[in-house]
Amino acid sequence: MADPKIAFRNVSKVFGTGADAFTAIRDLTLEIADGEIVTVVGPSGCGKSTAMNMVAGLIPHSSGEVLVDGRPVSGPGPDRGVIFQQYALFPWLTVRENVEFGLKLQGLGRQERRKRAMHYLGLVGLQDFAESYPKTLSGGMKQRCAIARAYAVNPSVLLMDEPFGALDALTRVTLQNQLLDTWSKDRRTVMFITHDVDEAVFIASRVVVLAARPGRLQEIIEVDLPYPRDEEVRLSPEFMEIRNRVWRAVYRRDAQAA
Ligand SMILES: Nc1ncnc2c1ncn2[C@@H]1O[C@H](COP(=O)(O)OP(=O)(O)OP(=O)(O)O)[C@@H](O)[C@H]1O
Repeated sequence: MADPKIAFRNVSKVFGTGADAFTAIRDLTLEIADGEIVTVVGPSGCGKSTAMNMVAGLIPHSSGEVLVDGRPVSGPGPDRGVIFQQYALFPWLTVRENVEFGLKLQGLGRQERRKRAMHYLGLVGLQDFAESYPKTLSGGMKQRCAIARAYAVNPSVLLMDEPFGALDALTRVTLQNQLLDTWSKDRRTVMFITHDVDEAVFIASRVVVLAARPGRLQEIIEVDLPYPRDEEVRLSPEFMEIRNRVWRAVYRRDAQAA
């Protein structure tokens, strides 16, 4: 792969020291291309969040290299937008003000902030709720607000840690479609963690399967289904075949270890 956007080179992560040392990730090597959507699946505790947090610059790695655009990650930065399962909106700010928050930090003027915030709220279908407070929104709407906020600062990488995990199945599917729709327009690089194998296959060009104890690369499964993908894709035999491969890679190994 020429000049990957994100690269893990022989990365290990050990939490604690001495007798308490715990290897969460061992020798992970993985490249994600510019403009690619990659999903990461694996049993609980295999190090999915740890891997993503290292790219986000939220936790340091212990050895190896974590690179974004060929440069070592040394901390968080506006080039990487992070979206977690819990929406983490500021309750005292309106939807629009939440989206404007990061833009204010970037030093954008009032009018430009408002324009940009409304654009991204429109993209996620929340323009009519711009002046509402988070507590009046449903879970799906809050998550759409969090997505708009991450998009608004225009990061070239989106890091999503089970972003739709707390939502009902229908809202989940709607947001998956919305994510692909937006991605088809701007082709941002996306690293997306999920426990849901169908979700992993539906949105990704490659599914990265991690194994646990210690966390390590198990398999990378190509999703050879053309974009744009619609609901019909989920019912196709090709989708089922790939889904079953991912499922086996994740759960057969886990069953063997039990
Ligand atoms: N700050 C920490 N200190 C010690 N151990 C940690 C810390 N953070 C994570 N771990 C351990 O590292 C391992 C990987 O955790 P991580 O949260 O990355 O897994 P995960 O695959 O995202 O799990 P899940 O699917 O349950 O969210 C786990 O065994 C966890 O207990």
